[in-house]
Amino acid sequence: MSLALVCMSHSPLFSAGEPPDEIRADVEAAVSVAREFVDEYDPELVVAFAPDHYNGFFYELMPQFCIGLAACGVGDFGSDTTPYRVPAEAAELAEAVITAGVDASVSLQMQVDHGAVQPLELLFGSVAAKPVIPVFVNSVAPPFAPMQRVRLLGEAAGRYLTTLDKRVLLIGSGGLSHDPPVPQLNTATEQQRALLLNGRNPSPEVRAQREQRVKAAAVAFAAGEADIQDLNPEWDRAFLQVCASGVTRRFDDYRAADMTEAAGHSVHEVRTWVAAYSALSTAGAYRVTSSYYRPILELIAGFAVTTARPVT
Ligand SMILES: O=C(O)/C=C/c1cccc(O)c1O
Ligand SMILES: [Fe+2]
Repeated sequence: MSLALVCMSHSPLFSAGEPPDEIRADVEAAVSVAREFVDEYDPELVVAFAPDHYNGFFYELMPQFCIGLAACGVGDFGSDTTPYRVPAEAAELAEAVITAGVDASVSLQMQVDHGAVQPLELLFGSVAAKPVIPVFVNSVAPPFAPMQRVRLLGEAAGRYLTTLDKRVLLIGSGGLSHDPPVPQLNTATEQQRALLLNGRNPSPEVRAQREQRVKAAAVAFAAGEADIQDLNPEWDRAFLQVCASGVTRRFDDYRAADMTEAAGHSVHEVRTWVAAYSALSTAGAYRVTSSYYRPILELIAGFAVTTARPVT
């Protein structure tokens, strides 16, 4: 068995927006480093921890964690809609995680959005290039599980994955500090409330309206005119240091309300990183082998890409 990790921010504005050439090139170079790491590792199985932005999971019934036994993209922001190739190990992973005391849901019809799909597209070209087990981690819909539970999810997954005779790549998708205009239940309009409760399969017009709102927010944010929370590079750098420290119990100290206040409503996407790094830690001490960070207003993201592997 072996484990390796790529954790990276995502932003639909990278694929569907128009960031300046210099920013696009800089992010592409960072992604290339991760892609080379992955190519060299040549994973046989990918376990991808990802959030959702009210495209596949809704307040009608919102789990904290869900393991996909089958999955397909909804195609928001033009993301890949090819069905995932979910391997048989997904059911075993669910069994192992739940038996370990982590109450994950399972889905035989998981719908995923850009947050799950973008890293797979960037690293492999397609979501179907590798067998992928998708693991949803609630990152936008309060209330949130304590961070300790996210760590335990990752550790339970990691303990199972280390029993496999396979090269397994762990992916965490999202973060770091950011506050894109994803509607919040307590401030939602009637129309937004309907979306948050069950906005499955929106009309093309509703989808386009939603995407346009995000694109307009990015333009305004870059011009210093958006009504969203600032990025917080200091918070982001401290979080990256915790990841690199290898002491995953330090994740437990993060409190949801403090995170939101310091680093925006969508900072909770770092929960996917916490799960992935905690899974990696079950293979022993690890080392971060590359780390990119840049606060990027045009992408509405404290944008980071890290790779890590066990110390041999
Ligand atoms: O509106 C959405 O669905 C989310 C947009 C977004 C924008 C910037 C960074 C992110 O992580 C996002 O998910
Ligand atoms: Fe996101």
